[in-house]
Amino acid sequence: MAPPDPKQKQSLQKDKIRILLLEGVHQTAVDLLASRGYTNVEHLKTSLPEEELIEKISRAHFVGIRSRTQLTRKVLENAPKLIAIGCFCIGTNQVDLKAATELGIAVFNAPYSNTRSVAELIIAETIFALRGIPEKNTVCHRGGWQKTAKGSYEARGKTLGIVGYGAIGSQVSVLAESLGMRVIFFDVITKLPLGNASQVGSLDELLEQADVVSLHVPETPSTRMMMGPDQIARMKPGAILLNASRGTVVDIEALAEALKNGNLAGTAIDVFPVEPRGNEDEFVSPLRGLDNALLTPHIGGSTVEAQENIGVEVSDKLALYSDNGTTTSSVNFPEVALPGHAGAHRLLHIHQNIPGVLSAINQVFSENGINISAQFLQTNELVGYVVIDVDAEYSDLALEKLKNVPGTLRCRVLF
Ligand SMILES: NC(=O)C1=CN([C@@H]2O[C@H](COP(=O)(O)OP(=O)(O)OC[C@H]3O[C@@H](n4cnc5c(N)ncnc54)[C@H](O)[C@@H]3O)[C@@H](O)[C@H]2O)C=CC1
Ligand SMILES: O=C(O)C(=O)COP(=O)(O)O
Repeated sequence: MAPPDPKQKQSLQKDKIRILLLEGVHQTAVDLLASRGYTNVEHLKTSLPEEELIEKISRAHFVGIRSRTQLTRKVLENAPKLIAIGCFCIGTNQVDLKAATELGIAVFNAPYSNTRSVAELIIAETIFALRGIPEKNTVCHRGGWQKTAKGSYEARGKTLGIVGYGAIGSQVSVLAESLGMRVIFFDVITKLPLGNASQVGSLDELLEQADVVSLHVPETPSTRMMMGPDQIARMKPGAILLNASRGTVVDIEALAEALKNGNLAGTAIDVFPVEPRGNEDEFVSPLRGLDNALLTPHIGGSTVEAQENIGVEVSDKLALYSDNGTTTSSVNFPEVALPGHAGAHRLLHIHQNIPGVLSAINQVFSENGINISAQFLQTNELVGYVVIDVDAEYSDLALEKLKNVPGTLRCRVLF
């Protein structure tokens, strides 16, 4: 499918700007958008099957999703009006970022708002798994009584191995140390250890030492199936595996096998290779029915505090980008923090980062005698983003000319 037609006029009244929010994004997002004049919001509770998603996104100027909605190249190529995507979560692996960038669509997320929620859940799961609580709880529900100290351990003095020492992993580290755990971590980047934690040189080294292994890496080609049968077999006998990162990081069949044959004592899994689209759909997993597996429905970041904050944070980024073109903290766009543009019309030009585009843009202004009152430019590997403030009387002419600059992806005017 062809890239979007840059000739299409994209400057719109706020009530004409269509915003599609999926997956039960918190009401704070709707409220914030309304307070900024954006009232044309469709707010749905679940993700959508691809066909329905394409139908709705084809009319949307902004879309808000969480971790479930897959914004593939095919979907994005069917979104000619789309200006930006808000991921109301941390992970952006569900978006084809390259496609979004090549199509001139900015992507934003909430990199920190739910990190504490995940870290707290991991600490609770560590204690529960070390005490065999998932199994004991199930036995009680069946009318049994498993009062025994066998296989039940304190967290104090045990070794926690954290894979991925980022925003979440490092918070888990601090909380675990306050319980008296020894913390080791593995990361592809050399990280400053917090407290008494220490970085190890390889995943294998971590797996051989840790009583509890907790995964906090993003979904990337390098983390896909990083816990396969060999890595699971390398864990200490009776160790525990926790995963609240992404379902593709662990070979779930190999994990189920290790739990059945007793190589691992327990697990707590929050994320799965395939997750239901909404609360009405059935959850299917080889881990179902295993008493030593604590299963949660991808709720690591689902606390009232986190969701309220994420709703505000991401919708604020979308509104700011729509209002004045600011792209601060965008995950795929050159970052430009822009001042207001009172009195001037602001042209936003997103183009392929190829030689000659900038001089062609500047030519538009020099050849037509249009005075530039402010100009901002930032580029990344794929795209360039130029913002130009001009006198109101010239913006229509400049917009028309800019749309014809070869390499243009999107161009709009704000006033
Ligand atoms: N279960 C849930 O509800 C939630 C899950 N998440 C998941 O947790 C992930 C981590 O979140 P943050 O800590 O905020 O991310 P982050 O980006 O702050 O940290 C990730 C760390 O993993 C490291 N890393 C990347 N590739 C690696 C590899 N191959 N081996 C070892 N280390 C590697 C990075 O260098 C970085 O230090 C997110 O990407 C998301 O997928 C995040 C929030 C909620
Ligand atoms: O923040 C993340 O990356 C998460 O995994 C949380 O996803 P969710 O918003 O709960 O679908």
